[in-house]
Amino acid sequence: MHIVDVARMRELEMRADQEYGLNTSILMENAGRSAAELLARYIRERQRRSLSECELLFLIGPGNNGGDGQVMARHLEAEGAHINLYRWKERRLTREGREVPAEQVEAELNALLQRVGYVVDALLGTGRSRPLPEDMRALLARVEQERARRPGELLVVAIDLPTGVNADTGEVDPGSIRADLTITLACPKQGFFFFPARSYLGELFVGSIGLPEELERDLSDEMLDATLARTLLPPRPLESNKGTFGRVMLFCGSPPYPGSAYLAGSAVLRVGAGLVTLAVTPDLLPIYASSLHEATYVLLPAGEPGEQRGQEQARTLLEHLSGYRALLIGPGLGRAPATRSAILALLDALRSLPEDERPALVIDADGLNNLADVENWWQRLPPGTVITPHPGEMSRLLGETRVSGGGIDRLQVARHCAQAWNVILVLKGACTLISEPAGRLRINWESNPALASAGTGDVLAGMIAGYLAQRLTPFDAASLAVYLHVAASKLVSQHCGDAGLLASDLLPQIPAARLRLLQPTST
Ligand SMILES: NC(=O)C1=CN([C@@H]2O[C@H](COP(=O)(O)OP(=O)(O)OC[C@H]3O[C@@H](n4cnc5c(N)ncnc54)[C@H](OP(=O)(O)O)[C@@H]3O)[C@@H](O)[C@H]2O)[C@@H](O)CC1
Ligand SMILES: [K+]
Repeated sequence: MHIVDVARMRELEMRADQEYGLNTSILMENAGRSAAELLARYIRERQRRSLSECELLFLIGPGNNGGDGQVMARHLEAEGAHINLYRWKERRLTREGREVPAEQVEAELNALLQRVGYVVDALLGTGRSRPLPEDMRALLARVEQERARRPGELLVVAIDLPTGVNADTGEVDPGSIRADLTITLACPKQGFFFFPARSYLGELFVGSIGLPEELERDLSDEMLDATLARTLLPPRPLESNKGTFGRVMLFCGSPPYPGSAYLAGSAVLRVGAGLVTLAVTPDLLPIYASSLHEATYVLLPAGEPGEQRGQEQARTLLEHLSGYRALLIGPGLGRAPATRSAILALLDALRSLPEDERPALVIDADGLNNLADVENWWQRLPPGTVITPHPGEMSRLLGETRVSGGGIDRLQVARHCAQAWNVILVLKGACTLISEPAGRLRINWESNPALASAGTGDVLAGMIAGYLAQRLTPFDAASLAVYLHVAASKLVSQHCGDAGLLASDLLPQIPAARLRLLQPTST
C-alpha cells in the first residue's frame, strides 16, 4: 500500500482523468461505494449488526469530501440503513430522503446526535485550506460531547481523514475530533503516520477509488502492514537443516548489561534462524549458559581494559566468523574505550572482506553510541549495514540535532540520512520508519506504547539479524522484523494492555505473530 502526500494524490487523480478518462465524478462514485462497502462490512462482521438496525448521520461539507459522503450515504441507504444528511454550509437537514423545515433543523439535529449510532465526518478532506470555521468546530464539539456521553454507542467515522487533520504534516486543527474509524481513499496519506494526526485516526481502512495500478508504479513510500509483511516472510522448505536458516554472531552484552545479549540472541532464534553464537568474555558465560541454552559461544579475551584488548577481541571474533550470515553489534556493549576499538577493528575488517564472504551487519544501541563520536563514522561501515537508532541515538549520530519520537521531522531525517550515510536506517519511534539509500521508505502503521520499555530494542535488533541470516535483503529483513515486533507486542498487550510489558514477554509471541500473519485473513 503506497503512501502519498496531497500533491501526489492530486497528480494521481489528474492522470487518472487525462490518461484513463476517470474523471472526478467517476472517482467519487467509486470512493463512496467503496467506503460504504467497508463500513457495511465493519457493521456486519465486527459489530454483528444488520444495516437496517443502524441509523447514521452524515455531516456533509462543501467540496468533494462531502461528495464522497453523499455517494456513500446513498449506497448504505440502498442496503437498508437509516440515513440522515446534514449539509453544513447550507444548514440543511435531510431525514430518510425528506427535507426538514429550516426552523426545525437545530432541534432535529440535536435529537439525531443523541440517538444515532454513527456520525460520518465528510466535512473536509485533503482540500482544507485554512483553520476550521468556528461553527464547524462547534458542530464537531457537539459530536464529541455526545460520544463522551454514550461511550461505545456512537462511532465517529471519518471519510478520507478526520476533518482538520493536515494530510501532509500530521498537524491537527484545534477543532478536530478523533475518529473511531478512518476510511481513507486510494492511499494512506503521509501525515497519518506522524503525531498528533496518528492518534486522531482510530482504526484505518483504505477504500479504492479505482485508480489503475500502473499509476502507482513510481511511488516509493509504502505503509508497512500485514499485506506487505506477509510477502516478506522467508520460505521454510521441508528439506532443511539449521544451516538452511543461517547463523548469527552477536557481539553484545557486558557486565552491567548482560540481559541485552540474552534478549537479542533469543530473538534471533525466535524468528527462525538456525543458530546463534554469543561472542562474550568468560565472566559472562555462566549467565548466558544458564539462561540461553540454545546458544553457542566464542570466548573473547578479557584482561586489562584498553585499546589493545579491543583489537584482540575483534581478532578472536573474526577468526570464528566464517560461515556466519549475519553479525549484530551493539546491544548492552557499554562504552569502554576497548569496546570502541573492537567495533572499529571489526568494521575495518568487514569492509575489506569480499562481498560474498561478508556477513550482513546490524548495529544497534551502544554500537551506535560508540560510533557517534568517531568522525565521519558512516564511512567505516560496510555497504548494506542496517542501523537501528531510537530518537536519542539518532540525535547523537547527527551530532546532537534533536529528532522527535513521532513528529513529521522524522520523515526528512530518515530519507536524507539513509542516503547520506549509505545505510538501511530503522528510525525507531511510535511509527518506525525504514529507509534505504536508493530512496525507498516504509512506515510501520501499528504502534504500541507498551513497547516503550527496556530491552525491547535488543529484541528488534536480534530479529533483524535473524532475518538477515535467512537471506532477506537488509531492507526487507528490517521491515519484517519491525512489523512482527509490534505484532508480537500486540499479542502481549492482550493480557497486559499498554503498560507492563517485559521485553522477554515478546520472545514467545514472535512465532505466534508470524503464525497469525500466515493466516490470509489477518490484517
Ligand atoms: N478530486 C478527486 O478526484 C477526488 C477527491 N476525493 C475526495 O475529495 C477530497 C478532496 O476534495 P476537495 O479538493 O474538494 O477538498 P475538500 O476537502 O472536500 O474541501 C474543499 C472544500 O472545502 C472548502 N474549504 C476548504 N477549507 C475550508 C475550511 N477551513 N473551512 C471551510 N471550508 C473550507 C473549499 O472551499 P473554498 O476554499 O473555496 O471556500 C472547498 O469547497 C478528498 O479528501 C476525498 O475525500 C476522492 O473521492 C477521490 C476523487
Ligand atoms: K472528513
